[in-house]
Amino acid sequence: MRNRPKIIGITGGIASGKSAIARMLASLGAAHIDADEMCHTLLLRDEIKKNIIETYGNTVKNGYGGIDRRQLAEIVFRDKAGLDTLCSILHPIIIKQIYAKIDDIIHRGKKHAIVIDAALLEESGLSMVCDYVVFVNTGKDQRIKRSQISRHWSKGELEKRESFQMDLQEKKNKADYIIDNNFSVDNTFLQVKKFWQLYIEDK
Ligand SMILES: CC(C)(COP(=O)(O)OP(=O)(O)OC[C@H]1O[C@@H](n2cnc3c(N)ncnc32)[C@H](O)[C@@H]1O)[C@@H](O)C(=O)NCCC(=O)NCCS
Ligand SMILES: Nc1ncnc2c1ncn2[C@@H]1O[C@H](COP(=O)(O)OP(=O)(O)OP(=O)(O)O)[C@@H](O)[C@H]1O
Repeated sequence: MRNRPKIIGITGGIASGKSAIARMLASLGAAHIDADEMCHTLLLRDEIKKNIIETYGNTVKNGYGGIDRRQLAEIVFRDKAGLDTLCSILHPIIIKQIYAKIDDIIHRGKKHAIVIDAALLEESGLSMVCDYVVFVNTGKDQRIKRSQISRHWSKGELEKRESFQMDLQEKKNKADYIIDNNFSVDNTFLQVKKFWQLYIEDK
């Protein structure tokens, strides 16, 4: 194995296709770190569940004693203070886990690249460890349409959550590379392959 793996961070608007593109990079050989999935796993831990139920009340409990994410989202995306409290519970653990995963992948020495799929890549400072930050450019109407199909979200849900994230133009300005995901999955995959050839395979 050559040098340490290149770290690729994916940014973009909600439902822009960050996870889809991270999976494409994984299919080309990258190790995939999925922060949303890690957060969901964390919500299953007993001490985290207890903390969240004590903080937000029994309404965030589902019928099996776990966390009802839809209900929790309903509460925390009402105002910044409520969301900040949840982030203060989850983010320090997630960030630590992400760094541990990166170290582990590097030490195993088998991967040419690591892709970090984290909605809050810039906000959390994770972009600082990335060799390349890729911005996924997808129009708002397209994103709303896709989130309605896959998540049954209302137009308002996407806009509400996005209002708690860094401005999209600012994210775009900070990126090293832009992939346009307004068109077909095949079209996007060609762009992902081009990025891979330019920045990972040929390096
Ligand atoms: C509030 C929760 C329970 C809602 O769960 P749900 O299944 O509805 O959404 P999911 O986790 O799949 O997130 C979907 C999208 O919402 C947006 N979102 C989630 N958390 C945040 C946040 N803290 N700030 C802004 N946007 C967010 C992101 O774009 C994310 O990709 C969940 O999002 C959560 O625990 N959020 C806090 C942890 C976090 O910041 N996660 C994001 C990256 S680690
Ligand atoms: N080029 C495309 N054509 C059609 N549908 C797409 C395309 N790219 C992604 N999608 C679909 O759009 C939805 C959102 O994509 P994805 O989950 O990858 O976005 P995301 O940016 O990771 O979302 P989030 O910000 O919520 O984490 C998914 O259902 C996905 O299958």
